[in-house]
Amino acid sequence: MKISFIGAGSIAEAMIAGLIEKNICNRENICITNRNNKLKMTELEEKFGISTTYDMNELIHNADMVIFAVKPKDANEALDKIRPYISENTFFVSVMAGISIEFITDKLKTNCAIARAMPNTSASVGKSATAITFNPFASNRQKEMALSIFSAIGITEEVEERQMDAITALSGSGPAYFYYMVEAMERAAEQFGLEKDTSNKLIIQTLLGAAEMLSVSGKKAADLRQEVTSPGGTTEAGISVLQQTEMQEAFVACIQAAYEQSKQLGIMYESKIT
Ligand SMILES: NC(=O)C1=CN([C@@H]2O[C@H](COP(=O)(O)OP(=O)(O)OC[C@H]3O[C@@H](n4cnc5c(N)ncnc54)[C@H](O)[C@@H]3O)[C@@H](O)[C@H]2O)C=CC1
Ligand SMILES: O=C(O)[C@@H]1CCC=N1
Repeated sequence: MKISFIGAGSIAEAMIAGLIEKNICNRENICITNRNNKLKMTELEEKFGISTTYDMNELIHNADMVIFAVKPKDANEALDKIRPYISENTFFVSVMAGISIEFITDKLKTNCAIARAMPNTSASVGKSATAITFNPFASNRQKEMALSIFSAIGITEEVEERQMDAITALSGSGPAYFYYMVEAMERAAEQFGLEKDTSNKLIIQTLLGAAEMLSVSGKKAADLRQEVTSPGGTTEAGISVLQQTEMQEAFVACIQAAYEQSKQLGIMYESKIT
């Protein structure tokens, strides 16, 4: 299987790391391009043993799947650049936030198979939470291929496209919310004068353990929280501060803002259609 990437940034690199770790295809059958950063191309060749090219025909022509991972602001220009090389046989997988299949179809001017997916950077360690949706031209074989590739680097849920902005806000951006929370825990540990290595290990294991409990216990988050919270104890004292500061409301507002921004990216960058 040959997989090509257009865009060589955070998400492409995370996916490539995961795909290589899971031996999904030979390294040299993964090919990538970026706008013009040759240094980055060399770095990726050396790091992963993958192929790089600025020849769009070479990149797209023989690929079983073309993963499009440029920023929404660059979508218009990059789609214009690749249009001449896209045929009805191309399987095009966009991971861009906010950009619709309809826009991509209009830009590519061909009835090729298109998937819109939203992975996250945990793909790098095989733990992405990916949502995916397909246009009607995607064959069963292409759908199975995409599902197997994304499932190799995490879990995959097939969804309707209208859910994508919400999912982008929830699980596309999601890892960053947890990293932000960990930054706060690191600050607290530092203020206590705890040794950094030790506190980091404890924080990470606490996060992993909580995630595992949510995944396997079958219990709701609220019930698991209750089990940690002894009446008159430490957790209760801590959580009451989060409640006073309306932390849950802030978190909901955070995800709402990300959702609005995903919609906005579509409005902003799809309007420049040529
Ligand atoms: N970073 C993340 O956690 C996630 C990002 N995404 C989506 O993936 C896309 C890429 O995001 P990042 O990897 O974070 O961005 P990035 O800024 O790290 O990488 C973007 C890449 O696109 C390339 N590029 C830009 N214009 C190009 C052109 N005309 N031709 C060829 N390559 C071009 C750049 O050279 C760069 O390699 C975005 O649309 C984003 O919404 C989706 C899921 C998660
Ligand atoms: O922040 C962003 O726009 C991208 C989409 C999901 C995660 N990162």
